[in-house]
Amino acid sequence: MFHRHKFLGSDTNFLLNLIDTPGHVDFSYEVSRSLAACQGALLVVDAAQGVQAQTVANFYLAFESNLAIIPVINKIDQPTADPDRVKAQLKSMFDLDPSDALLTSAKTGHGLEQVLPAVIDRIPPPPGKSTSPFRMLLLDSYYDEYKGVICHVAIVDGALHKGDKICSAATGQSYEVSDVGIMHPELVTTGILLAGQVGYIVSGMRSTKEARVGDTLHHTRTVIHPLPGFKPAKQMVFSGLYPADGSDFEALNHAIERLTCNDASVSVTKESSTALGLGFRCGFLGLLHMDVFHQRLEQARSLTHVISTVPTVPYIFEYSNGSKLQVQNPAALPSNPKYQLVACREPTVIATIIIPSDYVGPVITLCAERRGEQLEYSFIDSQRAFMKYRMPLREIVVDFYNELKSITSGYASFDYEDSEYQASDLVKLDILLNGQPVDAMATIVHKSKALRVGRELVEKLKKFIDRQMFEIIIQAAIGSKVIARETLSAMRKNVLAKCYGGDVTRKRKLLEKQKEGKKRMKRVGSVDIPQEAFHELLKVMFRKVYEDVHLKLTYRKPFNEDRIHILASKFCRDMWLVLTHMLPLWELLCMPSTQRSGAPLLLIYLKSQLIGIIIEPQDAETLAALARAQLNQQNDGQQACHPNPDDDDLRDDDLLDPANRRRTENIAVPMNRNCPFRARPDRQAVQFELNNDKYGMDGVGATGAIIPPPLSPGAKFNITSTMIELLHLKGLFGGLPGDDPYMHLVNFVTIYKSFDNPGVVQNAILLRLFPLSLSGEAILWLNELTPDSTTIWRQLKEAFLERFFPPSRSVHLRDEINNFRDSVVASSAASVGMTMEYSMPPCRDFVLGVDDLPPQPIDPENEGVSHA
Ligand SMILES: Nc1nc2c(ncn2[C@@H]2O[C@H](COP(=O)(O)OP(=O)(O)OP(=O)(O)O)[C@@H](O)[C@H]2O)c(=O)[nH]1
Repeated sequence: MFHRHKFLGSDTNFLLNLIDTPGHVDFSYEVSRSLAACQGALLVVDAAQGVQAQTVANFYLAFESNLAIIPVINKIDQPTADPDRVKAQLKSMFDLDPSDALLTSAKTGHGLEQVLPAVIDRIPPPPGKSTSPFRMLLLDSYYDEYKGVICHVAIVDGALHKGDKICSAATGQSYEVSDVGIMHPELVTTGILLAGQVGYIVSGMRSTKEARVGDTLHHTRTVIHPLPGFKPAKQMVFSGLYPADGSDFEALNHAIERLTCNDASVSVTKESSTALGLGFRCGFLGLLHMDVFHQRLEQARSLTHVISTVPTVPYIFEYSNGSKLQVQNPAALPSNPKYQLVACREPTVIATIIIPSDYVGPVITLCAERRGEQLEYSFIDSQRAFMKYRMPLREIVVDFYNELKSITSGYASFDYEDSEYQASDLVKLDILLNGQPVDAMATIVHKSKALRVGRELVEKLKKFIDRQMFEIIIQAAIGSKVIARETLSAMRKNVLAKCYGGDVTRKRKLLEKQKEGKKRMKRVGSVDIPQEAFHELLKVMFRKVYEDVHLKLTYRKPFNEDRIHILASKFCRDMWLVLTHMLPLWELLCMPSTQRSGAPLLLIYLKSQLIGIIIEPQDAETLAALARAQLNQQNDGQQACHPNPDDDDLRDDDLLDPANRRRTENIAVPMNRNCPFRARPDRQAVQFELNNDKYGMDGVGATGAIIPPPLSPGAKFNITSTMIELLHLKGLFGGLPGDDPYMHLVNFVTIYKSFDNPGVVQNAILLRLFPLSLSGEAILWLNELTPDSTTIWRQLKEAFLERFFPPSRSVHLRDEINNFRDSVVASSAASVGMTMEYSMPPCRDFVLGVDDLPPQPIDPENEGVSHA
C-alpha cells in the first residue's frame, strides 16, 4: 500500500508491503517465511485475552529474525479490555517497553491513525542496494489457471525488469520474466521491482514444484552468493487417502494433483492396501492443514467418497543389524521383523500453553495423560499460567487442542514447535479379521496403551461390521500375540425348516453340512469394513483413557474384617468417590475397585490401602482428597508396583495372551469381564528432572526468585494435578488482609507431607510446590522477589512471613498470647490450689515436622513452652 507521511519536514509517499500471517500453529512455517521478507512486525495482542501462546511463538520468530517489533494492543473497545495488564505482560514476558504499545480498536477505529506512522518511524527501510547484482528471495507460489505459476518474491539487491532472464540458484534452471508487479492487493503490473520491494513475477514455470520456496533467483549472467533461504517444509502428520469406490482412483489422483498445485507443502506418494486398494499417502504440516486438505478434497465434485486412514507421525525403528526404518505408514512396519528391534523413536514437540490459573489442574492432568513432560511452569501475571511441555507429536495430532479448549472453557491458547526425536516404547498393533491383518487399520501405539486400544478397537469393530453368513473373528495382536478378541456370530438360515418332524439323522446331516459350508465361507469370504469403522477407530485411539472411571471405597471396622460398600457421590471430573459420613473412626480403605455406570466392577488394585482415619464427618472430604491423591500418586509414580493385574498385561508379553490372564482369589471378580475399561492404566507422571539442567528449569532466573536444589542421582519428583487440586481444596493464599499466612503454611506443609517422595530433598519439593499454593497479591510478591535469591525452604518461608506477617502483627499477637497464657495459668493454679507447669498446646507440631514449623511470631525465649 502507499501511505503519505511527513518525513524530514515534507510529505513523502511510502510504499509499504504488509503481510498478514496465519494465526494457527500448523502454519508457523509460513510466518517465518513472511518474516524473512520484512524489516518489522506488528505484534497484535487482544486487550481482553492478553498474551496467548501464539503471541509467544510469533514474538520469538520475529525476535530471532532481528525485526523491529511494534506491540499493538487491539480490541480496547471491549468491556473486558485491560490494556494495562497486557502492557505488564508484554514487559514481563518480552521486555517490551509498555510506552511503545499502541492502543487500538479495529472495530471503532480508535488509535488506528497511529499505526502506519509508527511503522514508518520505527521500522527501518530494507537494507538492500539497487546498484548491487540482482538477488531475490522466493517466498511463495501458487498456480493460476490463466497465468501459470505466480511467485511471490522479495527483491534483496538490484532490480528486476520484465523480460529479464533469471536463474534459480537451487536448480540452475533459467526462466524469462513475462510479468512483474506488486500486490495492491490484486496483482498490479509495474514492469519493474526494485531492491527492498515485495511483489510477484510470472516466469513460465510449469508447476509450483519448480518454485522452491526459499530459493534465490538471480540474473543468468551474474554470479552471486545465494541467500540463506529456509529449511524445507517438514510434513509431520501422514494419512492414507483411498477412494471408497476403487473406480474413483483416477478422479482422486486428479483432485490431489490439482490441490497440491497450490499447496506444495503436501507430500504425496502412491500406496496400496489389501483392504482399501490403491490410494495415496499424504504428508501434512499439521492437523488443521490435513483437515483443510481433506475438506477441499471432499468438495471435489467428481469424487463420491474418500476414506482417510488414521493420522500417524513418522517413527524411527532401529534394528540389531544397524538398519533404521522410518515409518510413515504403520502397515509398512514388519510385525515380526527379521532382526531384533533395538530402539524406537518418535517425534516430539515443545508445546506452549497459556491458561487462566484456575484451569491449571485439569490441564496438567490432560498433558500427563498425553505423556507430556513438564519443562516450565510459571505465571505471566496473577491470573494466567504459562506452561511448557515436551509431548510426543502423536499425542497431540488428534483432538488435543479441542480437549484443551473444552476443559478450559475455551480460554486456553496452545502452540507448538518441532523438537527432537526421543526414545519410546512403541509397538505395532494389528487388527485381524478371520486371521487376516487389515493393513489400513494397523497402528503404532505406546506399549502402555496397546491393551486398552486393542480391546476397544475390536469392540468397536464388532459393532460396525455387518454380520455375514459366516462367523467373523476380530482380533487385535502385537506381533504374534493376540491381545483382544471378539466374535461376530454368523447369520443362520434355518436349514431344518423344510423337515416336518421325521428323521433325526437327516436333520443332523443338514446341520453338519451347514457347518461345513460356513467353515468354507469363513476361509474365502471377504468382510466389508464401513467408513464408520475407520472413524470409530480414530476416536478409540485418541479418546481419553480415564473417561467415566468410577471409584469405589470401602470402610473397615477396627478389629473386624467386614467390608461394607457404601454410597457414591461425584467427586471430580473423571472419578466417583464412594463415601459416607456414617461410620466415624473407621479406617478408610483405598479403591479396591472401579465401576462404570451400571457396568460391572473392575479392579484398580489388588490390595486395599489404609489412607487415613475418619474422625469427624467434615474430615471425610479431606480424606477423600488424600485418597485421590494417593491413587494418583500410585498411578503416577509407581508403575513398577504392578498393582493391577491388567497393568501387568501391558508389561509382560506372556500376559498379553488372554489365556494366560492371572486372576486372584481375593479379588472381587467382575461379573462380566468384557468391560474394557481399566482405571488409569498408563497415567504418566509429570516429570521434573530437577537435577537435569537440560531444560533450563533450574537455570538462572528460570523460576524467578527460586532455585530448587539438585536431587540425588536418579531421584525424580512429580507435580501432579492432584497436588494442585489439593492445594486449591485447602485454599490458595491470596495475601488479602483476612488471610492467615501461618495457617496457610500449616495447610501447605500438611498437604506436602501427604505425598511420599522417597529420595527427594524436602527443599526441592517445598520450593516447587509453594508457588502453586499462592494466588493474587501473593504471586505478585513472589514475582517481585530478587531473581535466584531463594535456595532453601526456610528462606522462602521467612520472606513470605516477613511480607504477609510483618513484625507489627507479631508484636500484637505476642501480647495477646501472653495475656491469654497469664489468665489460663492464674485460673488453673487457683482451681487446683497449687503452682503447675503449663504447656502451650502444640497445635501445629502434631501435623508438622519440627523442621517444617513456621517460625512462631513470638520471642524465641518464650517459644513453645511457658512457665508459671
Ligand atoms: N470488538 C472488537 N473485535 C475485533 C477487533 N478487531 C478484530 N475483531 C474481531 O476479532 C475476530 C478475529 O479477527 P481477525 O482479523 O480474523 O483476526 P486474525 O488475527 O487475523 O485471525 P487469524 O489470522 O485467522 O488467526 C473477528 O471476529 C473480528 O471481528 C476490535 O478492535 N474490537
